[in-house]
Amino acid sequence: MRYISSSRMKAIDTNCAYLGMSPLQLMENAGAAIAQSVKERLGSGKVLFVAGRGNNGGDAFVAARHLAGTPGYIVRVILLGKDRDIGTEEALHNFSLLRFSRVQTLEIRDSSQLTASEWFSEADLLVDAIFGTGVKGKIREPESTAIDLINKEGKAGKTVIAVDIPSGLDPDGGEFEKTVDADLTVTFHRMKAGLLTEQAKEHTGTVKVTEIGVCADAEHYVGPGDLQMLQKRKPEAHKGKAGRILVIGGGPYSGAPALAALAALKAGADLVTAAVPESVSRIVASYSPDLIVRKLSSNILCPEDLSILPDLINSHDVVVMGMGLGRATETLEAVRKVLPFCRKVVLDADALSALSGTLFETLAGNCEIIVTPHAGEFARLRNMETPEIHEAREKAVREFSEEKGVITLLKGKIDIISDGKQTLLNRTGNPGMTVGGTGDVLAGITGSLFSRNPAFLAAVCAAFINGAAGDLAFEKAGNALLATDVLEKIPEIIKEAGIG
Ligand SMILES: NC(=O)C1=CN([C@@H]2O[C@H](COP(=O)(O)OP(=O)(O)OC[C@H]3O[C@@H](n4cnc5c(N)ncnc54)[C@H](O)[C@@H]3O)[C@@H](O)[C@H]2O)[C@@H](O)CC1
Ligand SMILES: [K+]
Repeated sequence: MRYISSSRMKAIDTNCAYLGMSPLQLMENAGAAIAQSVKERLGSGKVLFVAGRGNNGGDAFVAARHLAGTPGYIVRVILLGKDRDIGTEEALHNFSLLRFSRVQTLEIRDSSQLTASEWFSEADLLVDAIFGTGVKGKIREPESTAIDLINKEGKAGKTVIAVDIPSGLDPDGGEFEKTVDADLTVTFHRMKAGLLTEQAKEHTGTVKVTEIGVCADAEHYVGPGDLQMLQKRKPEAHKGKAGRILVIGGGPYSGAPALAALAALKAGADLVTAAVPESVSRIVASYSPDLIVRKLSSNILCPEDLSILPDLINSHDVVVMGMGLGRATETLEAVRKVLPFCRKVVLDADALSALSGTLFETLAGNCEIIVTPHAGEFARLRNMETPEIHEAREKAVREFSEEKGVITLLKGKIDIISDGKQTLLNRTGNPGMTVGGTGDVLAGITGSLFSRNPAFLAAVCAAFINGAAGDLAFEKAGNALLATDVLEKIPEIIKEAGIG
């Protein structure tokens, strides 16, 4: 069964807003679904909604309004707090509409008002909307008493419907200190992982998964919601905590490793070292005082460099390798010899040419790999043409990733990112970005995010950030866009997403 984590569900909600769907629309659909479920369980009578101060409560306010418009129901809402305590704009908006909706409301000061209320015992059916996916920590008052009072009525034989999840249940792990015992749980969009656990099953009752009109692309394309899943930078963090990246590149070219290294810095890494062949080390160092440059032995990467690379790799969190290396036989041999020392690596450009035979299999389990090919490089990796048709391309990326145990970020008009199980698409970016160097920038951003986040999340977010930075740069430069323009815009995107 497909299920979803609460953080991913939140990301999808944010992505919906990014696509132009207001959170109010989702809440309206969620509330309407709850009202419908109430009607299916109770033909007429008194319905009590017990609502918390978050969006779970907001769903209840909508449901109450819908139900009150149907003859035969007396609809009551207890808000666990005062209206000024309501935490979200959408929930507050829907609460304020209850004044005009023939719904009786009670705002409470503390739990003594709850125990004194007759509304619990008078209800024929109770709706639990105390909290949903936003529950955190030990359950406080008056929420704790509210859960007890709902359960008391449930034990007396009344129907209890939980909105999204029984209040108190952890949406991901299914653990709880105290939770509502529901007869029916109406959960939104997808099954929440926590509802499937054995201990949860005793409290959820029947679980109904209801569509609430989420735009399909909010789930299948990367968006700002996914960026919010990235680890935030802690203000108290000391140097090195936000990632140490080793870029191995250059030789025939000098710009490519510099772009990747600078992109890693712009995307938030603390320390970036560029290990480049001696012939280009001074040029790379001259690009920016922000770069630490380590000189390799020759004019190209070669097996002799193995005398210094393993130590350098050990003192960094992630290796980003390939940009501007060239494809000399010694270089490709060196790449193959370096890989077993890596624990986390982003492989781009020429490094991809080294990945022949059973190399992936020998690395499996020891090293997390993200590969970032374009269509031509992907064709060489697989020894097969890269399909033109999107669906076939997506399938190829998914199957390759699964078979090789890597994360693939196939660059294109629509980027395809897969770990073999999950696949996401990205459409930020523009035709101006076909200019040289934007791939190097992407590899650097990927490495930077990978140092502090799971590989798949790092890859999808890097694709989004790179494209979005390119779109910002395009506004000014149009088709004359340069990779360095993209670089300059990365911090704006990171800042806007609130992750910098
Ligand atoms: N756009 C969206 O995000 C949508 C969210 N929806 C609903 O919104 C819910 C998530 O909403 P929220 O993120 O606002 O969170 P919740 O409404 O689940 O919970 C947050 C509220 O509970 C309180 N709270 C949390 N832990 C507590 C504790 N231990 N003791 C006492 N009080 C505690 C918080 O102070 C806050 O008032 C979902 O479960 C779903 O029902 C739906 O409206 C569909 C769309
Ligand atoms: K609930």
